[in-house]
Amino acid sequence: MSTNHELFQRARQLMPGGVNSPVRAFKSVGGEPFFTARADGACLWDVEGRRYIDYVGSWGPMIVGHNHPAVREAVARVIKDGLSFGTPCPAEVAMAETIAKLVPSVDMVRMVNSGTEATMSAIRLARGATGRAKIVKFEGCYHGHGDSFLVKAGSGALTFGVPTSPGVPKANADLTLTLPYNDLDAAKALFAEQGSEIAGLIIEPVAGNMNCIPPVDGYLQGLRELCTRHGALLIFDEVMTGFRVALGGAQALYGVTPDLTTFGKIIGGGMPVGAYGGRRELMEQIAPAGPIYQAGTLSGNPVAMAAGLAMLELIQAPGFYDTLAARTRLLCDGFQSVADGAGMPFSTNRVGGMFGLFFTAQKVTSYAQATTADTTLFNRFFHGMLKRGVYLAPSAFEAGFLSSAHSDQDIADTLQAARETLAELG
Ligand SMILES: Cc1ncc(COP(=O)(O)O)c(C=O)c1O
Ligand SMILES: NCC(=O)CCC(=O)O
Repeated sequence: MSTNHELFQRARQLMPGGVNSPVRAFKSVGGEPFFTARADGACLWDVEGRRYIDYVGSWGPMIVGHNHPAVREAVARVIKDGLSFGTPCPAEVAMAETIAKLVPSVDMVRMVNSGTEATMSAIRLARGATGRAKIVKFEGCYHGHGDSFLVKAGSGALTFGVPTSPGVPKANADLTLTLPYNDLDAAKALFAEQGSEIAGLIIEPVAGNMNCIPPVDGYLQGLRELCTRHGALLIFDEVMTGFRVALGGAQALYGVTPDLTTFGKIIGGGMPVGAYGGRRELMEQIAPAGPIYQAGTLSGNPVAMAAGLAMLELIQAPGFYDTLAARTRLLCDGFQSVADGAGMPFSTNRVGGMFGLFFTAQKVTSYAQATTADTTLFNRFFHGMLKRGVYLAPSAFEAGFLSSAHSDQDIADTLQAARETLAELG
């Protein structure tokens, strides 16, 4: 049987950095990634048989835990009938109905295959609908790897220190205006200057790609008002927050209605999926109803729809989000008290089933603060936890995720690992 090390050696010869997505490599924390053989509930098992309590959850989708029987069985049922049709299929209709029911700002939806596709398509729609070219994004926010978004981007781009990627034409990058997150005055100033040229403003309504930073009171409402006043579309990128922070996403939690919303992760139940949706008169400008082109060979794939629908069914159970939020609180409060006990400067953020851990005593509300937290300490903490069977995202700039499969015992074990790790670091 192959070991993690052997597999990584082979992988590095054949895949850039040995991975198919940069955030999986342990490049910033050091060391080598493990190779997962199977996943179940709150845990991953690597090829060497080691078990990890997992707080990455496939980077967000696994909100009901890995390998949930209802999701697995839904997939098993539909694959008997074929894997892809290239014609409309009934599950696509059920998916669109479910998203529109759960997210009231969405009258119509278009399924795609990733969050990246969803955000790229949403800004094309914003540009097509307004006849304007500029878009606004926030420093440290990540919206997938479309050219327009790899400007002061979060996630791996921030982790590896290349927030603005080579390969993005300057002409394109010049159309992406960036703002500091949670600073409404900066947004007002930008719109006062260039508002009439701005097609849309895209934001993670809870930032999850520069660690986890919730919006300050009134911030999203303020952005809504600015966009309305200047005729720009407000786009909530809920690829991460959708069905994660509340059943209706961040827009339900904070009571702010965007013009367009992008989805991914949870709506695919672990299969490759994305979606964008919004008001009818906007969505009807998408081909073939309207002239703005966007397409996909595998879009609305029946297997992905089945997995996603099964997961969307599970999360509608009464009390699902209350329980998830309570568990997340238990975990974060636990981390805080362990850190306080060790005399370690530390703070946490959390919203629903997502959280952030910071090696700083400050309450983190900005990108600037997030990037001043102690990453060296985080890297040592990460490895201490990994050694004790707890898998956190291998970066100080990623949100963590809980699932309904994380038990009180998993949380207690995690906190014990943290206690031992901090004792070792201190
Ligand atoms: C907020 C946000 N938007 C977009 C994306 C891109 O999604 P994908 O990786 O499916 O392309 C991600 C994560 O990757 C994300 O967290
Ligand atoms: N928060 C970061 C992501 O969700 C990205 C996952 C990936 O790029 O593999």
